[in-house]
Amino acid sequence: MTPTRLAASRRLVVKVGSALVTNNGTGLDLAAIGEWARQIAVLRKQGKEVVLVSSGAIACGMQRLGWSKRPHAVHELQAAAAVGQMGLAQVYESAFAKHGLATAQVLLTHDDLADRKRYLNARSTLTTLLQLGVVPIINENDTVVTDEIKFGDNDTLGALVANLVEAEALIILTDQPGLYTADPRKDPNATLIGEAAAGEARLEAMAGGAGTSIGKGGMITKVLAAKRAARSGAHTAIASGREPDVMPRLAAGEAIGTLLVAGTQPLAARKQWLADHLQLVGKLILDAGAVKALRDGRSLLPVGVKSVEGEFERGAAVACVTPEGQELARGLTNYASSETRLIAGRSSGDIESILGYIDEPELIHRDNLILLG
Ligand SMILES: Nc1ncnc2c1ncn2[C@@H]1O[C@H](COP(=O)(O)OP(=O)(O)O)[C@@H](O)[C@H]1O
Ligand SMILES: N[C@@H](CCC(=O)OP(=O)(O)O)C(=O)O
Repeated sequence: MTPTRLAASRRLVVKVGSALVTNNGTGLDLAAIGEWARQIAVLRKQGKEVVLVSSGAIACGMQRLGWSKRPHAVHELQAAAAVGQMGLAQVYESAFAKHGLATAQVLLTHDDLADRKRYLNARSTLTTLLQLGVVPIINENDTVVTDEIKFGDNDTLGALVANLVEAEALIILTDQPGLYTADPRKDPNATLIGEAAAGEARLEAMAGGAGTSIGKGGMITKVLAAKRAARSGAHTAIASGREPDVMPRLAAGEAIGTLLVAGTQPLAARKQWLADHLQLVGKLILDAGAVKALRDGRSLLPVGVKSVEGEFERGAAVACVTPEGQELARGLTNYASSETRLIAGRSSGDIESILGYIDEPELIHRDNLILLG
């Protein structure tokens, strides 16, 4: 075991599954939720940033509607989720308020994260919430998803959120102590995996589906989520949500449950992803000051842009070119080409008066920039 791995994490995504949140289907488990809020407050006091991904809306809605059996019809599940999400939000809000923490409800779909512009919007909202000291509480937006765009489970959503906010750790809390060599509900000889590399093929063979009718994903989606989180450099821990002080202990580097280790660092992984996925749709011609700023590892501000070529939307990939015409960097722009033309050469303090609004003070944030050569 490598105790320092999760201990180095400054930003964590914690996912709690339906089986846990709803106390095996008997309504929301207020005591457990209160306990996680307390643990997250401890992490915040240590200067760590936490995003919570919580399931449980459907199960909570079923209880509020007096349904004892989970419906099969998608529209009924969606209705139950809409009712139950109110309950979840209420309970989390009051649990965190006891520790002086504000919460924010964020409902996402797969589509939101596949679309570059909405991806950037979700990313800036979440990072702003974290900077404000708020705890974002995320669930799938069950009201609008259809089969094709459904995450199918919140483990995948947790991994996508870890990618989105470049978390160093994804903590998946469930009703089992971790990943076993086989489903422990079915195989009494199954043993706990302490640590493995995320993405190892043998893990997928060990993991089965959900053990109860309450959860949806089971262990297989957790193993796949770890593989996905590892792509942006996040390690994944799978552990029991009932283990005392599980979050602060994991975040201090203690070996609890299963640790699935990522091979790369978050920022390096994100830049690799950017390098592999960028299709350039425009060009920004920089002045000498901006060239120097980028070479020093800083963000690109509108003031350093002399001219703009091409038509593009917010979130598009553009080339950053020196006054001599040499491609210096590539990155994702925060403003569309029409807006960039208006703010080029101007100070970031003028963006709001020119455009009528401000997204970010940077035209391209350094995290979204890759220097070439
Ligand atoms: N290899 C395995 N190790 C541990 N649990 C497993 C494994 N394979 C399948 N499971 C089942 O996965 C369940 C957890 O998934 P799920 O019910 O979807 O929970 P959650 O709501 O927390 O996502 C466990 O209760 C267990 O029965
Ligand atoms: N988004 C839905 C379902 C998500 C779900 O079941 O996920 P999980 O129990 O974590 O496998 C809800 O809140 O009920």
